[in-house]
Amino acid sequence: MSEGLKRDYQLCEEIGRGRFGTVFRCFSPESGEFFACKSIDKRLLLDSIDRECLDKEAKIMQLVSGNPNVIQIIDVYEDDSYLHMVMDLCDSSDLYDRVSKRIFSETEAAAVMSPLMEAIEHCHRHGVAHRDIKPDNILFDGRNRLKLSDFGSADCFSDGRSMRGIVGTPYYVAPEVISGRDYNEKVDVWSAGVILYIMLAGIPPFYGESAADIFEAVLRANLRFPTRIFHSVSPAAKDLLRRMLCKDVSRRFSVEQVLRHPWITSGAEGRRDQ
Ligand SMILES: Nc1ncnc2c1ncn2[C@@H]1O[C@H](COP(=O)(O)OP(=O)(O)OP(=O)(O)O)[C@@H](O)[C@H]1O
Repeated sequence: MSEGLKRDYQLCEEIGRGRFGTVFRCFSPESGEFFACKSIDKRLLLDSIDRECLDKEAKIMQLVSGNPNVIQIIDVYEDDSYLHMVMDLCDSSDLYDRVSKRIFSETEAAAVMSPLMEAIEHCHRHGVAHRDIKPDNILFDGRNRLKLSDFGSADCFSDGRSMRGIVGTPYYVAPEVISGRDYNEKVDVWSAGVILYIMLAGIPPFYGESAADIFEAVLRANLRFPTRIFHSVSPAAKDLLRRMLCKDVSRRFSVEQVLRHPWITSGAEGRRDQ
């Protein structure tokens, strides 16, 4: 364990594992607060690309810090074997667990979408596209406050620079990413639209048995609202979904337009809340 980390924090139990690292709960005697410490074993980094990705993740997290709905990086420590990133502790169930259990009312879905879109707007304002918006990366802290996390696939797009490269997760990835064209930050709006659909319907909008089938369905982008599921969903929610899951990027809403949509500004008040 790095000397600096040992000096500043007490490491507690393991709370998760990823490809390169282990996440521990840790305690800061100075602030009296608990945090999460992601410790990356540098021996597991296979090549310089892995190393660059990791450096980029830490830099981008620092760039987008300062928003209550984006996970904050508090400290970074590095020694020969490990990179440790101390960040906000999110010890409530994540959105993946929550959407796996049940369908959300519109008010509940809006209570997730507002802070999520605020977090994405903050990133876009700082020239950062997350590029892997999905329920597993939407965490909640002990006070149930949403925190957008995992900037491992994020990239910078400022100065009008577009992005390339296939990143993301099949159900959530935008069609222009799959088709291999240059793309912009609106890929995050698409992915957030997929999340909104799943929260309201309990199923993804573009479905397939294999990754290849899912990609084909996403490329077709044939958005449907089956009556059996959507009969009680408001026209405003469907309108927002159409504008977020729009294949034509120039017509797809920006994050600012999503935040101004009546379904978001009204908090989906009075809709399917039985
Ligand atoms: N800030 C946090 N607070 C609480 N738990 C966390 C936090 N960050 C991550 N975790 C937990 O640790 C697990 C591993 O996280 P990590 O970011 O290392 O990997 P991952 O994103 O799940 O996967 P990979 O990076 O390998 O694609 C997560 O699944 C989550 O359960």
